[in-house]
Amino acid sequence: FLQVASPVPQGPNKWHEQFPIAKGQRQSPIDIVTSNAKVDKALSDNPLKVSYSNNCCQSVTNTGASFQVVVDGAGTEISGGPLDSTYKLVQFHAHWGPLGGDEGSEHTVDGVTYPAELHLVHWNQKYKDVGEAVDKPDGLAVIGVFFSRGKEHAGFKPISDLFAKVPRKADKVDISFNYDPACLLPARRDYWTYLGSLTTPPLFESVTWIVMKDPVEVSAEQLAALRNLLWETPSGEGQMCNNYRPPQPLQGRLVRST
Ligand SMILES: COc1ccc(N2C[C@H](O)c3cc(S(N)(=O)=O)sc3S2(=O)=O)cc1
Ligand SMILES: [Zn+2]
Repeated sequence: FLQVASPVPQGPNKWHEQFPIAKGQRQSPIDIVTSNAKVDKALSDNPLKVSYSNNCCQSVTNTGASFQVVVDGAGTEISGGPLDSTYKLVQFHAHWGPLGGDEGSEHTVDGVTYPAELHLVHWNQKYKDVGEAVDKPDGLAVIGVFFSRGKEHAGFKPISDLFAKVPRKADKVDISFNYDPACLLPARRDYWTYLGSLTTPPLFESVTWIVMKDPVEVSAEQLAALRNLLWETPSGEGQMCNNYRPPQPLQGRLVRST
């Protein structure tokens, strides 16, 4: 029988054909115009509380669109800040650009891009599981952390060293060591927050975004390690890169700031 190769995923500018919400009212990412962000004292009065445990990470998988560190929910909770309830970490992944380039982040700050952006995905505990939460307006909270190119990030190294072990889609390796994802957060916990969506299909408008203001430095080698992950390109298997969605219309949304 004719072997039908799995279709190469279509780029962001085609997603609206299958996911009309791509042209919705609260899509992500966005360009954060810092002069339009409104400082909200309530955010600092009730500080964002991040309490992760250091044995929550189970495995790293190549999803065919990014790496994904799967986390079991034990003791990995965030609350406070813009959140009205407790959310639990379910996975973290990233988006990045071409080798050596400065584009790659999904959110931009006054038009400035970073070489990569980490997403820590959490689901609202008022729902019974992430599947129920994933398409609800208050279902998810994602913490975005910008990666800048600089010195090696010791905390990211145990993870970036695993990418070479999961080159192909669905490859998976267990994480046998204790790992606390909080080490990936910048020291200064200031952030911007706004209501948005998943940045990949199905693009559900279910995300309270918390984008940390300060980037964390990772080395050029750690950024290059992201390209040990492979994916399908129109000309066959290639290095995974440019897996980021560009900024979407703000549609009048307010971005708040600590
Ligand atoms: C069946 O519907 C589903 C809905 C969502 C998902 N997920 C995978 C998505 O790729 C995705 C993208 C996220 S991002 N870039 O942080 O905005 S978060 C997230 S997910 O883990 O929720 C899976 C199935
Ligand atoms: Zn993401």
